[in-house]
Amino acid sequence: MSDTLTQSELSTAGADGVTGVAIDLIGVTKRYPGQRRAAVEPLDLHIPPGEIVILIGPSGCGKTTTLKMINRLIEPSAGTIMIGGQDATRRNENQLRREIGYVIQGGSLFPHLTVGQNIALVPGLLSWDKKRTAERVDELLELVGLDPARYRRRFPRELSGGQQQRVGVARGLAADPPVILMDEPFGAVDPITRQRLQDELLSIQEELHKTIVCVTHDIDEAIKLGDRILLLSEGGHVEQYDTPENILAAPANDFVADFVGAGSSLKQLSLSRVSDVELRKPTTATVGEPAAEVLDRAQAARDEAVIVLDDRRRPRDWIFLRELRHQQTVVDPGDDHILTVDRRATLNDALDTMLTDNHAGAIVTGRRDEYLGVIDFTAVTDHMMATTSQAQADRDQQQQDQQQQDQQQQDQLGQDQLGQDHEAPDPEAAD
Ligand SMILES: Nc1ncnc2c1ncn2[C@@H]1O[C@H](COP(=O)(O)OP(=O)(O)OP(=O)(O)O)[C@@H](O)[C@H]1O
Repeated sequence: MSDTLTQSELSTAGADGVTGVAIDLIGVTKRYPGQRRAAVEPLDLHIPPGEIVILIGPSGCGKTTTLKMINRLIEPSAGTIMIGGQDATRRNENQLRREIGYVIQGGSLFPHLTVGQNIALVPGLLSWDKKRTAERVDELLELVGLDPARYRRRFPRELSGGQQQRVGVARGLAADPPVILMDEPFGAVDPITRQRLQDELLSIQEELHKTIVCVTHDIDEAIKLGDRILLLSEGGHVEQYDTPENILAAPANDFVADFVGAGSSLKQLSLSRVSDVELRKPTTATVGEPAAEVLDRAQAARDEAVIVLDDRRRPRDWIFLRELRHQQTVVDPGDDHILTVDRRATLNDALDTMLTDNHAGAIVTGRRDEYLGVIDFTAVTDHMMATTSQAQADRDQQQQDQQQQDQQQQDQLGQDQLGQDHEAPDPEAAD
């Protein structure tokens, strides 16, 4: 078997667009020197290709140890780790790490290298030529929402925390690895930036379908990002490994229920996306339009405010009519104060934004920040009520099906019993 994953394993998407590969942990254990108890007791885990699996659990339960054993930053004490069908524990570890993206909190960029040089690190180690590397750097900067011309020559200190984190993600993706490991990737940024970075990761994943293993402390982040969540307790003990839906609806034990915590119906808000909800379409205006015409349109529609878009239909302002009356033409406020939510954001994120906005709603954007509409409280409550009654109807149906099945089994048992009685030899006759 060759020591590197083949080019097709590395970069060619399967028929379903999946570029990730499966990861299997088989009896993987870690005992640090001098520790009485293993940090990770024998752990068996199957991570399907193209999924995001989130590792979560209380402090010290072995999340980071488990993550770092996958790229062998920490050597397992026992067990096997299969990545894309190859035994990672037998691979050359430097080679292995070049094929696994690694993203950690704050991006951990090299301060003396430019953004472009930071992203180009692994392609450099893989001896990519200059042209290919430069193209890849620009492509990745675009992908993580940073204008290459503006950012590729900057140094990390010239970027905000969120921008540094974006570059960290770009660096993790640089050599198109099938597997990406993330350790608290969005832990060091403010809540709004964090939400944006999560949305960007989901949008990148929609395109690339990598296998992503991510450690977090934040249950809402786990519910939002995870296809599956691995909830660990001390010693890397698996309490539940399941979809976010099942973890919320059917916690395996009291530990899981306590960890998920109260308010699990509120957490259900993290399972629904803005795109699941019908958006309101208030009056819009384009920068430069005569204000009087816009006022007429808004009044006819009984709107109290209008959304101002630029020539690429990106939202610039959400202005009340009383303010618009002082303008001749619709103006661009010229700053980036406007809060928006991406259509992939969760309803939880949208509520957060709505509560900080004085329009009792949030502007929703799609690809390339293009305006899509407005989400408001009524839409969120309607959606939640519909989801709850659908879930209740599903549960009732399941119960009915189960009862029917039980009844059929009972009938069958009865018939079998009758049949046996009928065929049983007559002890008298034998005499
Ligand atoms: N290098 C080390 N030497 C000895 N013990 C260690 C070492 N690294 C971690 N441990 C111990 O192993 C256990 C698991 O640590 P690990 O960092 O994997 O947990 P974690 O779940 O990621 O914690 P946190 O959420 O606090 O980051 C802890 O008891 C920790 O003290």
